[in-house]
Amino acid sequence: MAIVISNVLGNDALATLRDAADALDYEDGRKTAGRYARDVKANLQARKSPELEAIFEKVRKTLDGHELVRSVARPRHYARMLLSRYRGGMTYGTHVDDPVMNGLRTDLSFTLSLTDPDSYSGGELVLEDALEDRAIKLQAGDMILYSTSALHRVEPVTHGERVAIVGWITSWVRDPARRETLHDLDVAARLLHDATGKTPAFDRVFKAKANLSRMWYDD
Ligand SMILES: O=C(O)CCC(=O)C(=O)O
Ligand SMILES: [Fe+2]
Repeated sequence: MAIVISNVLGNDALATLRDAADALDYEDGRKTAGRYARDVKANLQARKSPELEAIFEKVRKTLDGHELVRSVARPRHYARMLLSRYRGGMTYGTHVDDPVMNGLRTDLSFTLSLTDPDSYSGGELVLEDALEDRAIKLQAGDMILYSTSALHRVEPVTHGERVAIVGWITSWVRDPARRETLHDLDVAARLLHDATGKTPAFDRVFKAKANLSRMWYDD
């Protein structure tokens, strides 16, 4: 399941992160690419620094505090984050992300856009599957969460600049179907509670969700 979540960053947070991103040093993105992805990766990413860590810490806090992100992804660890820039024809051709990063399994990938889509041309994130390619161009502050199992690419940026924070999440629930079931039950429980309050029906749905979580969460 892929989902776009709007306004993960509000205007103030966005402006602060954008300024912080502009002040950083950048290096060749191939440094963190896997063996085969290296051949198709042509972008820049922020060099490690305490300032970059502070940005990532802010993002982690924001994601951990976001109810929909928590419900869809059930983050256990953030295996890696990168701050990437594309300009002047930069691109990231079709690839699959590494299944393990820093010793942690990667279940979900995300892109959190720091730039307005009108300010650059190209740069769509394209999710490829057997039936169709889906091209996504996010609003600044929006985020897409998608399965790390998917082939994907970033189209060349032909004008302007695309800046994004990309990251990989280890979920408490590794199986996407189980994750989706728990998310559906979160939504169902909330709708039921909003409609009729804490009824016996709500208690049963909430109990089922809690017990499935106990069964399915990794040890
Ligand atoms: O920038 C994006 O939207 C995705 C980048 C990507 O695929 C990667 O860094 O592995
Ligand atoms: Fe990727």
